[in-house]
Amino acid sequence: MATENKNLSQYNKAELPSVAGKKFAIVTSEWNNHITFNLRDGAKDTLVDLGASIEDIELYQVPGSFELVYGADKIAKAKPELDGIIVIGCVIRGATAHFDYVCEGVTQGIKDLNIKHEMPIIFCVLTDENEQQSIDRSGGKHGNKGVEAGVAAVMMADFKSKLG
Ligand SMILES: Nc1c(NC[C@H](O)[C@H](O)[C@H](O)CO)[nH]c(=O)[nH]c1=O
Ligand SMILES: CC(=O)[C@@H](O)COP(=O)(O)O
Repeated sequence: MATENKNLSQYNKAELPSVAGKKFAIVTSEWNNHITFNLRDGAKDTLVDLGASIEDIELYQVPGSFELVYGADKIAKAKPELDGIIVIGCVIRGATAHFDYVCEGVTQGIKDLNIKHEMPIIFCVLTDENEQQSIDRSGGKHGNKGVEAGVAAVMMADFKSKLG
């Protein structure tokens, strides 16, 4: 279902597992940080709302979305006890093909890390045609994809705990 047809910030707390005692990291790109910091806060607040302690949520920053792959890989290696990592970025199309290569690189890179590591790595990277689309999806009229990422992290941490 397209985002325009669904608000991304609505979840039913009673239908989701608690993540009390579970540990997460959020790594956020500083490019477009007027967008990415809203996404980060949405994800963090959702994890806390669903039972995580703020002390169990580690925050990291990298320059751009392309560096999310390196950052998440380093965190996963250094912190194998984590129950999940959320990567947050906002890529907005410019005048050249660079958008396509950044989006492809970070998408494939994060996919590869999910195969490489034991913990789920949640993809919260906006790939938008213009800034308004990003604004609409980071606390605007279409909700906050950071909240969606927080819910996904909770569900995947529960999935992981059931399989060991
Ligand atoms: N144009 C955007 C970028 N570009 C920077 C790259 O992500 C990367 O930091 C650079 O190529 C150096 O390796 N990054 C974003 O996150 N969003 C953009 O719109
Ligand atoms: C996604 C990008 O790297 C892009 O914003 C850069 O802009 P441009 O393609 O005009 O150089």
